[in-house]
Amino acid sequence: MSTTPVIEVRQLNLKYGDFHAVKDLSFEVRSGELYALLGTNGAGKTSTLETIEGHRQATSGTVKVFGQDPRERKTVRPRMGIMLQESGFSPDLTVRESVQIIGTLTRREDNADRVIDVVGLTRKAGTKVSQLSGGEKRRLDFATAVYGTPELVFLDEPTTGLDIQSRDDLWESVDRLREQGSTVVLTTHYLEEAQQRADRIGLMHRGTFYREGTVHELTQTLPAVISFGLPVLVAGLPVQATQTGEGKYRVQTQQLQKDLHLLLGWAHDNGLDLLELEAGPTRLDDVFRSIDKA
Ligand SMILES: Nc1ncnc2c1ncn2[C@@H]1O[C@H](COP(=O)(O)OP(=O)(O)OP(=O)(O)O)[C@@H](O)[C@H]1O
Repeated sequence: MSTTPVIEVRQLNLKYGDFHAVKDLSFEVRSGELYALLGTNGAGKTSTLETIEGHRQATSGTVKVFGQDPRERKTVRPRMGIMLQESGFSPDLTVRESVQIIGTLTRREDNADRVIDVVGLTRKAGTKVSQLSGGEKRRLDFATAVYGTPELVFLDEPTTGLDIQSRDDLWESVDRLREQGSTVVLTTHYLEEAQQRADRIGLMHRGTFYREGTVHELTQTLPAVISFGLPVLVAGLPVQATQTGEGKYRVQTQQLQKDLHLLLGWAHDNGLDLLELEAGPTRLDDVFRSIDKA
């Protein structure tokens, strides 16, 4: 694995007139990583990605992709596969014609039918784009990332509008790209997908990072939660809990296993059923929710 980062962003600033959309943002994406750029609405993710993709000029700071300026389109562009939220394929073209155009535009080598097979559109290869369902269009968008197995793949909300089976298929294809060495940059509002798949996460808020790190690094700062209900009013809970409703309790803890063990032992000793018991570590959702309180 190369030690030169695939993406290097240093002190990036982006301004729209007087509005400062991205402020002194610095991060890097290493070869082979799946890096998720997440954030609140208007945080600056799209602006940042557009700069990395070579579509937007930085107001100040530097952005390098494969050690080069991403606006060097001839050398950098063929090495990147970009799955946008809307690829804008012509509605009159068939799936196969659209995929062939990806090859022409990106100047990457591949076989259109192979790509159509990977994205699960073989039965629709001769169908016009205008006649595809929303999910099928999304699969066609994904072809832009798959074609020619690019070294760097951008996936912008890749699973929006896909049913669960299609999501699993897409992630399986992403896994295959990664096995072949592709580096992946992901944006998504499905936080559980980022939680499961990202090696590292940059969580943006108001133009800068609120947090950056592995899922573990992001979530370990917040307590885990145990919630349960009790059928009768009982005194002497073995752990500190807050009441969230009639007979409902919530425990916030930095020692999930220990407190859960105490609680289960106590319930057993007292012959009590803990209703709707849920226990789990902090999730990325909780880190997001903590942003507004920061
Ligand atoms: N062309 C533009 N002119 C003026 N302001 C803009 C322009 N494009 C984006 N902005 C502003 O810059 C900020 C960052 O926008 P950006 O689209 O990068 O955010 P985002 O993180 O992708 O948001 P979302 O999750 O809502 O899509 C927003 O406040 C947005 O209103």
